[in-house]
Amino acid sequence: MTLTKDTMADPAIISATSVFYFLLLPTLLLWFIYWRLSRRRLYELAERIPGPKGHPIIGNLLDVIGSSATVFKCVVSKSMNFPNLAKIWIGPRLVVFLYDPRDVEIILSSQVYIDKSPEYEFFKPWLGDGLLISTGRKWRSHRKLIAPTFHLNVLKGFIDLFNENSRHVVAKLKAEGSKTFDAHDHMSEATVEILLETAMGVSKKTQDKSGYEYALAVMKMCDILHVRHRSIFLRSEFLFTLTKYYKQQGRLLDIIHGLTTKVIKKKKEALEKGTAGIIPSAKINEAYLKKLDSVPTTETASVDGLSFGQSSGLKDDLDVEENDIGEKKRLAFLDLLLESARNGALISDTEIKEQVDTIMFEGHDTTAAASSFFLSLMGIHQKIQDRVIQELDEIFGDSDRPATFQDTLEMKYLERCMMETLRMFPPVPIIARQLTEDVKLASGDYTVPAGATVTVATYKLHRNPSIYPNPDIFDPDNFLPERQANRHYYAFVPFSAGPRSCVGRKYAMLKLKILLSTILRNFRVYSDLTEKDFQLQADIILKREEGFRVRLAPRQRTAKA
Ligand code: HEM
Repeated sequence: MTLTKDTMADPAIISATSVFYFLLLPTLLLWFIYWRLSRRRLYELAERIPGPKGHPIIGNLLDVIGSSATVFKCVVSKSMNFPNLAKIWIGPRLVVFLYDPRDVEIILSSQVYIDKSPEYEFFKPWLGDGLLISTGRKWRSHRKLIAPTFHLNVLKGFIDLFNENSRHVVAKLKAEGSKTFDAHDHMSEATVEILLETAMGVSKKTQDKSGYEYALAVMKMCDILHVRHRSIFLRSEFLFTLTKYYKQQGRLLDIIHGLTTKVIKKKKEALEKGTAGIIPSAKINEAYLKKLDSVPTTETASVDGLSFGQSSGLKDDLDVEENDIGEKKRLAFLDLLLESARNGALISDTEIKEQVDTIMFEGHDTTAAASSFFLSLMGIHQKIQDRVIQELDEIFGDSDRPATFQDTLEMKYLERCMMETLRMFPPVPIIARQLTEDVKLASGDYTVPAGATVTVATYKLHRNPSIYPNPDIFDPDNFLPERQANRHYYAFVPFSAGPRSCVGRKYAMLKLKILLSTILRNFRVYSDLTEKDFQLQADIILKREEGFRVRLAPRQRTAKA
């Protein structure tokens, strides 16, 4: 071969390239040494925290690879050797799992450790800067605006809709006859429809079949997010865009955002016509908005006898006295956001969309999982189901009347069963925060360093044998008042707690009581499997990989004595 001018290398280029490569290696080496040194404190503090042994460089990465159910089983079983807390390394990332209530209190009660971990970033194309992931001033001002729309006085206005929708579910369940089916299909469709009618204020008459399609799309989106959480490569935005998941995500977001955009459009039209709002005459005013600013975030009252899903000693900004909310207290979520936008620049159209997407997601998938676990557990524990049924018959007799708010206060045993379900199968099994400063723990001489991700491992916390003596046994008496009184407040946090607690806690508990009591007033539930057969997977929301298979049989109500 003869060398032409083109193919002959220019000596100047050769020398520049060689110099580049000659310098690259030492530069990388120097950068690596600097990087390791700058993280010296992180390594030193992490060293003192117990955890399963990992491999050099990749750490415990191999433990989080595999199907969702396999990973869940592996992580839970490895944590058994560590009674209070455990750390893992996912490549260079330090993740510390907390499940001692004293440590959990330090994180959840803090006004400082409220930043979400980088994993939540993957939600951004879907939820934008909605309440679940936003932080700082934006989160604070939107939380103050939104939390009051889930206060009891608003929720009481939803009771008729909760009843109507629950009856609708019963009619659909009748069509299943005596065959085994996946309860989750019905629960997710119902929870989307209920949210649309209540928090969003879109009447069922104007809804179409998109609710079910939406719920399915959400489930698939969660699968994708979970794959990204577990893959070191798909964490990179660039590499993710090269995969099939990226295209799939685009299609799913079209469905998800399609529904939320339609909801806002319909609601705006209704507002223009003056037909929107739970209380149509209600008008937002400056005084009310000022009042929202002064609503405290801790230590206020709640309804006697009802804990609404948290330890009775815990209080958050949902437990505000009715009188403190002012004249606008009965505006539902979307009404309030749209009214606020009309009356000033408190919230922009984009922000409204982000909050609607957030509430639609958080509000349906969590309660769909909780109700499906509840029905599965009733099917397994027939004697416990007898007691729930007995209580319902004592309240309602053989009447088919809708439930009132007062009735829900009397469903004490049902409530205990719901709490026990949330203990054993918390729909949000992990709450993750990013630390910007070191945190000294209370369970031992440990400090979690700034830069680490700290997670409240609710699933593990709720099965801590030093708190719940038989943690794997479904025992609603764990929520007898005397047993609760003897437990650390932070030993039961299915809805999180503190300033970033779930804004939908009371909504969820009230809705679930009406929905589940209506189902059990009409049917008896059976299951051919037991809890040991559950293949749990934590795709953001805890679910059963094999589906929530149950059978129903119509039941006879007993007249009151
Ligand atoms: C059984 C049902 C539910 C459970 C177990 C649950 C649980 C939780 C948990 C654990 C968090 C904290 C998440 C975190 O910090 O990563 C949370 C936050 C949140 N939840 Fe729920 N949730 C439920 C129902 C609802 C409902 C019905 C709504 C709305 C209608 C809702 C709206 C929200 C919102 C907006 C946040 C973010 C709050 C903030 O960061 O300020 N949730 N939920």
